[in-house]
Order: sequence, then structure tokens, then C-alpha cells
Amino acid sequence: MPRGAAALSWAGALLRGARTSRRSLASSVDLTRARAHDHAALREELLVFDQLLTRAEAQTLADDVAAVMDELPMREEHFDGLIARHREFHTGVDAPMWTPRSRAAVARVRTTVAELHFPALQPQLHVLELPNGAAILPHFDSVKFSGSITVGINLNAPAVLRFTDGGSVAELHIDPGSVYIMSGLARYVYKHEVLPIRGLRRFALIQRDPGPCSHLPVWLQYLHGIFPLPPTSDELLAEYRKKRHDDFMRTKESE
Ligand SMILES: O=C(O)CCC(=O)C(=O)O
Ligand SMILES: [Fe+2]
Repeated sequence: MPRGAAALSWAGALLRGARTSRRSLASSVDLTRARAHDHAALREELLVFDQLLTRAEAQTLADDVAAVMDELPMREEHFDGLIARHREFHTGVDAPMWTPRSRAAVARVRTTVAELHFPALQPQLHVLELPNGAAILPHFDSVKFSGSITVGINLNAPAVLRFTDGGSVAELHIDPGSVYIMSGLARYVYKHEVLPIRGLRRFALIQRDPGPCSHLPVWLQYLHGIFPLPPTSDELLAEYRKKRHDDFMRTKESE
């Protein structure tokens, strides 16, 4: 699969970098506590890119985000109960808030996602601030309102994203300016969380492909979240997990 080849070379280069320069600020994917039979899939489905944005671009993106964020009140709880203190807003890739440098940086991320043959991203961006000490509890992204990939640009402060499936744990250590893409196992089988942020506030700029209900108007999406119609997210997740398991068993049998 062309996507796999490209993705592996990125991930491989990154892992080599992490091994050879432990003191550098390079982001890394830590699979040492992940179950062995998930390693190959996670190397393709939990990607991190350290060289996609320049430091200047990461700083400009953070400055553009801060200018909007600083006008918003800090919220104590998110409606889904997963995030305590945070601020957030939604905007478009071409919104006037972005300076040309930021717009070019986001466009490059989107081009890379397209070149890796992932599904097309929606034009909306979800921008999130986690202040010092804030975290996001373990969850699956909605299988109704988001599609099969989540793309995050990490800004302003380092962060640790932890992925867990039972006792199997993978961790993404990301620096400001790093971009990650979660798909497959990392999106549907492993729950993810953001460990408490330490020090500076951290921004995340999240992009997703559409889910089956993304076309609904926003007010209906909220209602839909409150009164779930079948199939529920749990049923869709269970279906996906079963499919992944069956695929895995088939691969084993043919080995
Ligand atoms: O902060 C992040 O990078 C991830 C946020 C997240 O999990 C979400 O928006 O669903
Ligand atoms: Fe999430």
C-alpha cells in the first residue's frame, strides 16, 4: 500500500532520530508498553511528523491562535465531561484570523495528509487550549461526527498523548510544531487521552475527515449527541473492533 510505505519511511526516520539523539527535542512514538502484535499497525496508524512545519510557522500559528483565544472565557467543563479547564473555538482553513504564513503551514499539512492517501479533511479546524495542569480523559472520537482520521498540530508547549487498549499502551511525545495523524487501531481500538499539561498553555489544532453525521446542522449534531439514535457509537466501535480482530486472525492464519 503506497500510504504504508510513505508513512513507514516517515515513522522510521523519526524513530531513528529519537534513538540517535536522545537529548534533542524530537517527538517520538513509544511502543515499548504496547502489545507486540499491534506494533506494525501502530507504526502506520500513529504517525508523527517533526519536520513538516518550521519553528517560525509553529510560532506564528500559536500567535494567531492566542489572539483569538485570549478573547474567550476559560471554561470549567466540556459538555462531554472529558476536559476540565479549557478554551476552544472552530474556524475555517481560510478564515481571516490566519496570517499568510499560518495558512501556508496548514495547507502543507493538508497536502501531506492527501499525499498519504488518507480521506479528505473537512475545511473546519477545531482549536483547543489546555492550560497548565489541564488534561483530556481517555476517549474515542465520535464515530458519527468524525471520520477515520484525526490530524493534530501541537502548538506552544509539549504534550503527551497516551493510547490505551486494556494493558497495551502507546505514547506520543510531541513538541510544539509537531503534527500527528491517528487512524485505524489508534483511532478505533485504542482510547486516547492527553496527559496533564505542564508549564505553558498548550494549543491543539485538530482536523478531521467527515463522519456519517457531519452534514447535520450544528444544533442537530448537539441534539443527536444528547439523544443518540441507533447505531450508537458503542455499536459502531464494537463492529470496527471485531473487523480489525478478524482481519488480524486472517493474517495470522495465512502466515
Ligand atoms: O489535544 C489533542 O491533541 C487531542 C484532542 C482530542 O482528543 C480531541 O479533540 O478529540
Ligand atoms: Fe480525541
